[in-house]
Amino acid sequence: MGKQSSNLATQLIEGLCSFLRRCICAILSAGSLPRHVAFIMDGNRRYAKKQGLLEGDGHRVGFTALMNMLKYCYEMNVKYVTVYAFSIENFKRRPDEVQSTMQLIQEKIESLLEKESIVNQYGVRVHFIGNLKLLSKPVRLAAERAMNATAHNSRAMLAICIAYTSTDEITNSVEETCKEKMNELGGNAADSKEPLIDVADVEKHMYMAVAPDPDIIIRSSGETRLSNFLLWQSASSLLYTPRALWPEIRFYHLVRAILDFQRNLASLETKLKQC
Ligand SMILES: CC(C)=CCC/C(C)=C/CC/C(C)=C/COP(=O)(O)OP(=O)(O)O
Repeated sequence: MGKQSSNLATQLIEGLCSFLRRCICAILSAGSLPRHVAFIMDGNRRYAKKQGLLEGDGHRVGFTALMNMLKYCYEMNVKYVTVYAFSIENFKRRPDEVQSTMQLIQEKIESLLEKESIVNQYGVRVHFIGNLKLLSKPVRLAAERAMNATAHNSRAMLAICIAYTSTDEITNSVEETCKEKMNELGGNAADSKEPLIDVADVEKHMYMAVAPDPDIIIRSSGETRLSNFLLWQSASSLLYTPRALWPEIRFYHLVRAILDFQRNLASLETKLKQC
């Protein structure tokens, strides 16, 4: 009886929260909504330390926070979400830490394919973005399975940056562009008077060519650096850096970021009119 009434109370609270979120969404929809929001999920280990948890448990709570945030974004019709899950620099951490984070990531990739996951609820196509050759075989295979299984989804997109840094993405793209041009022009490349490469050529080979540039980048834990994340794509992105550690991130942080984005857009439009 006690358990039944507590389940009912939980359902009522969840229903009320979902209703309030829909009301806030309707209000925010009066202005422009972002198409693409990207997240730097910083502060998981600090959260574990603060709460007296094991280091890896910070990342577990962080994954739950990510699932909630994806739900809020897709409810708001934000079509593209990108997350920085593991940078190439992160491979320099203690080997046992890298291994346990990778194990968790593999487990969570597999959970994304379960019937009741956010990915299936919202028809999300998943892309893994980065130098996937650097991943261990089980993680790479899990990532490939997830990309194949969701390839037909088109309502929303989730880009998971893993074994990623922007400088690696740009270098790889320039290399691919050069190879393409050499194939096209052969021995005549050196004699050409025209520029051989333009911005569109390089952009086409970026791992992130699957999505438009992010409108907003949210970095948790109050850090105001981009840490080699989407450097090419962030020229016009709004950066929002709440003090909350990633596992503490909530719906109101997203609302605040969208309000800042709308204010910023309004002042940009005024400036353009004055030009
Ligand atoms: C499938 C999928 C998307 C899984 C994601 C799981 C997850 C939450 C990974 C975060 C990994 C990471 C290195 C976060 C940065 O916090 P930190 O470890 O650097 O913590 P700190 O900033 O406190 O040092």
